[in-house]
Amino acid sequence: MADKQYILALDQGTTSSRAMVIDAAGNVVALAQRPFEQHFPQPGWVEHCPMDIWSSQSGVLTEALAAADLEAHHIAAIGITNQRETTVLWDRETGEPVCNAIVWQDRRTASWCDALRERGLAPKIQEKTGLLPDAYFSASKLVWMLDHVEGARARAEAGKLAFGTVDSWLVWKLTQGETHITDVTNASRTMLFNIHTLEWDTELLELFNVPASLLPKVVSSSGECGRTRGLLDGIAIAGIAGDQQAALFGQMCTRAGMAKCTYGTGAFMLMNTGEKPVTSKSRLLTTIAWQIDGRTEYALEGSMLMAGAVVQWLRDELHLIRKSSEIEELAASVPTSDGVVIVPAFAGLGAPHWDQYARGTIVGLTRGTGRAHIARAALEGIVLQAADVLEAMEADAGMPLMQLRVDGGAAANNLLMQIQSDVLGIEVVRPKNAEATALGAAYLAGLAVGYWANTEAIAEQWQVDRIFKPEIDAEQRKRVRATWHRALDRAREWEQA
Ligand SMILES: Nc1ncnc2c1ncn2[C@@H]1O[C@H](COP(=O)(O)OP(=O)(O)O)[C@@H](O)[C@H]1O
Ligand SMILES: O=P(O)(O)OC[C@H](O)CO
Repeated sequence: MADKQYILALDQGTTSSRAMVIDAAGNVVALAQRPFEQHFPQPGWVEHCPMDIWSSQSGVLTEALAAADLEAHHIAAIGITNQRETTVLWDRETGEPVCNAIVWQDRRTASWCDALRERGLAPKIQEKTGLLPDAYFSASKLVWMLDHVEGARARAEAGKLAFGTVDSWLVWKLTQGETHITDVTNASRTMLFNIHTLEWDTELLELFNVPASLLPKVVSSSGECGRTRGLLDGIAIAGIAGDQQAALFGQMCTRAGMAKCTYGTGAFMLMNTGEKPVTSKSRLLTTIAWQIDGRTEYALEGSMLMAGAVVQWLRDELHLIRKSSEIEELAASVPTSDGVVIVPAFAGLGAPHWDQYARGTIVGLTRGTGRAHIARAALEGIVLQAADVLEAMEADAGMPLMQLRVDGGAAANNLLMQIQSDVLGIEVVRPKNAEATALGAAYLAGLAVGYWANTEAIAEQWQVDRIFKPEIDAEQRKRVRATWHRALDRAREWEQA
């Protein structure tokens, strides 16, 4: 493959960093992946070391290129996609992070967000940012750092610190501190960005007491925005998008009304709403899907804060399985969960419930409950969250969804996808290339440098692997969801503020 050119996609996820070399046909010709350490210093807290994020990401970049026997001149452009909202704060001079990154799942700032609601600010925040006040978003995490890390606020006010989501941090490191940017999709997850004017919102910055000097410049999702220095010198960084928006693009949900759900650490259902930001009346988020050639498109999003991470928990903490993929066989060994329901509210509940104080709950245990029932209930808990989100999405969109495209690590699980179709009552479609997130970032970068001519040329690359159709009737679906809602009531507001 010596003389051909490729796109390099960097996919910095919650649990691992991945790098993929992608060719013009959209094939992944090399992939390298490294997990990195998760820190849980207190109940409800989740942290990453920014240096681990960088070393794992730069490590897989080098590995993927070596695996494909490629050098810098073979790479037409780099596309970056990342876990969103996770907040990094670092020193502009030394490049040293001032503390660990606070991860999107972290709940330490729940009471700060309650205070915003108590002050009646939720409608203003939703109107400007498309978001609902919640510890999930970057703003409260950044404020926490400024208020709790010794000297941070003074250094920030003196212009010495830089804030960024993980995309900003990676670009900063890839350009050796030359470029401090974020793209519109990542900015739209901070709760500091006005999704209508496409600028940092000065009123919110003042309200939250965040110095504007901390903020990165906001760029579009597709367009050259920096060049690598040192490692892989001189390559154009030409595409950036938060991982869920990148997956929406990678799944080619490019027309209004098309939707996808990605099952990774969490699960995220996004529906393209075109150039119109739809304000949700059903407690979904309005978010920027992408900005290409000056044209901004929006999406409605239902964020489920725990999905594949439940499977990881059964593997690492309960030792019920040795590998995530083993859950499918174990769950399939019983026909039902025998009345056991798991509500995966380990990090509170996201859309459409938004309960920061809900906690993970297992109900319906009897003496006959075995490992397999727990495994099956875990899978059911993941997909039942999505049924609540779909209902909200259809209400906001004012039309039923006919089909849901799926991807992400856990979408490989056929049983999970079958139960998903059962509880949604619609077709669930898995594409041949399940790497939608990395593909989306590659497409955004490739479009910017003319590697692909246009979106139409890319759309042909999307191909169906398998379609899952509902196998239960409406009456059964109604019963399953009613039981789920009873369990949900028991998980709500468990933790006391
Ligand atoms: N066959 C499977 N069944 C269920 N869950 C799975 C399966 N394979 C992987 N997972 C889960 O999917 C997640 C990994 O997916 P990935 O898309 O790489 O996540 P992320 O980008 O959030 O790090 C893990 O939480 C893992 O437990
Ligand atoms: O790491 P993932 O793939 O679960 O994605 C995390 C999301 O971006 C959080 O909003």
